[in-house]
Amino acid sequence: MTATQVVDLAIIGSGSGNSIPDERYVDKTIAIFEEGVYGGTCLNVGCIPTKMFVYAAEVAEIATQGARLGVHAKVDSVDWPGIVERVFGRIDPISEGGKEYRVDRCENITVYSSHVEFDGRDDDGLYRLVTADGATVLAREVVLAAGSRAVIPPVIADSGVTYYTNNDVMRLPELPERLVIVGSGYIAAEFAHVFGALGSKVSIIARGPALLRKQDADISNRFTQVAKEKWDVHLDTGITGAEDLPDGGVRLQFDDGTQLEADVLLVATGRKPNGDRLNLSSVGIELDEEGRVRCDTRGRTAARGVWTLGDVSSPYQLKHVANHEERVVQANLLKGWDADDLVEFDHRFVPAAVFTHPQIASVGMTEDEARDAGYDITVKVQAYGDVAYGWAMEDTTGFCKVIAERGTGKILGTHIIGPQAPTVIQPVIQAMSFGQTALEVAKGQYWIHPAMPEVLENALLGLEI
Ligand SMILES: Cc1cc2nc3c(=O)[nH]c(=O)nc-3n(C[C@H](O)[C@H](O)[C@H](O)COP(=O)(O)OP(=O)(O)OC[C@H]3O[C@@H](n4cnc5c(N)ncnc54)[C@H](O)[C@@H]3O)c2cc1C
Ligand SMILES: NC(=O)c1ccc[n+]([C@@H]2O[C@H](COP(=O)([O-])OP(=O)(O)OC[C@H]3O[C@@H](n4cnc5c(N)ncnc54)[C@H](O)[C@@H]3O)[C@@H](O)[C@H]2O)c1
Repeated sequence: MTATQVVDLAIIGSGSGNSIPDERYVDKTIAIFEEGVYGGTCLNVGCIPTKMFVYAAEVAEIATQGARLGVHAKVDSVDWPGIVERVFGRIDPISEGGKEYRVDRCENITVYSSHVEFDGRDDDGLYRLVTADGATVLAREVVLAAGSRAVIPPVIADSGVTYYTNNDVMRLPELPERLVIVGSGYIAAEFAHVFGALGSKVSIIARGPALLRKQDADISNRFTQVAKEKWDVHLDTGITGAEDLPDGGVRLQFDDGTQLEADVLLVATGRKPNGDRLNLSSVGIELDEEGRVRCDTRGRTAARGVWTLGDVSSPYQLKHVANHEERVVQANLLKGWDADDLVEFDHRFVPAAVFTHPQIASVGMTEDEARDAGYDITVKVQAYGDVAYGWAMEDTTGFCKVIAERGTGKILGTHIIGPQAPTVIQPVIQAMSFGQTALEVAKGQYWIHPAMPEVLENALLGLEI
């Protein structure tokens, strides 16, 4: 397509951005730009496929733990290609269907399957967007929903070694015997669980003294302890070199002089917002120190008519946050740039979960953050093993930690490691969002006995407010 199209709205990125045009937008002409697979990270290479693998891993993990309950079971074999086929046999058609719907059934929408960048504004003030395959689109308003991409440390990128990221590791043709993961955050923890439980020997290379270091220190320490019992964990380890081996596989060299060989190398060292690939300076938009597009609480950038949402600008690289920001921008676009009732992003109590084993969930401040913020705090750590469902599971590692303000009972943070943590934590997210105190939540409702959330109930009751 070479002719210049003029549109009311251009959306860069088909992840959360694709949800903007609903029935209220049928009268607007819209261009959606997507350089990769339609539907973005969460659907294709993020939350959804990873959790489908995690569930299979969970089944395998639980089978191997049955003995302590008197159920002797083992995993006979893992059909990795079958799992890959099941996951992507489900996901790929959703992506294709989503694109087909926009291309074939939305008359007001044109999809450009190409990289796009800004090229300033024309004489009428319209934003000029130029695609890598030569199309030009002039847009009255633009939404940046361009997401983020994996960061590859130079020592690996420059070495020429063969490596994988979340983009391709889930499509490996076979389960690697030995997997080495560089990084010790969310993605490392989730894939260590997936590959470890399904049968790979997993090594994790962490540059710091613990895994998941952004978590509350007690959670990070407990997870590191559990991880060391089942995976080959290298802490405080820097990588000084990396190379492919002649007969397949890779070798990493470390700063203590040791080295490690593996069949597959997975890099999981953080994600960088894609705002640096949009030529934003041509329209006067700046990135902050972290590389995110700067915006106000309504999703407006410095360029009038250019809005932003999700990983490209958000302080949270999480799908539920990207979805929330999408709904805010979607509403604000309809109200108009200068409307005095624009909706604001709500980043007050953003929860997150790590779907590893044991599962981890958190909301609010860590204990250290609460202390640093000057709160007079009370903290209760309640072990899963001390409530009825935890007894049933013979759980020995899980706990729920609640941090509240002494005197008021205001809940400042909650951090859980253990079975179903992302589900168990939900009442606290609700309580914090609606301003309920620890005792109101604990005592103002029934807690089903003997269900898992009793671990949270007991943690709340145990606070010395
Ligand atoms: C392995 C993994 C697991 C995850 N698991 C979870 C989870 O369990 N829970 C959770 O909450 N979050 C999870 N996340 C994070 C979540 O996926 C992201 O926060 C979310 O998908 C971001 O959505 P977005 O719409 O901002 O960007 P994206 O979905 O990334 O969409 C951006 C799109 O823009 C396109 N694009 C970028 N630049 C251009 C350009 N110049 N021209 C054209 N197209 C462009 C990209 O190709 C991409 O498709 C996970 C992430 C990863 C990597
Ligand atoms: N369940 C979920 O919600 C989920 C799952 C996966 C990813 N995500 C999102 O995606 C983001 C990216 O995930 P991630 O695990 O890549 O990032 P992360 O920020 O969670 O962890 C990055 C890790 O890489 C390490 N690291 C950074 N630079 C390094 C270097 N040069 N050498 C060695 N180690 C280095 C860090 O110390 C850290 O351990 C997450 O922050 C999260 O927001 C969410």
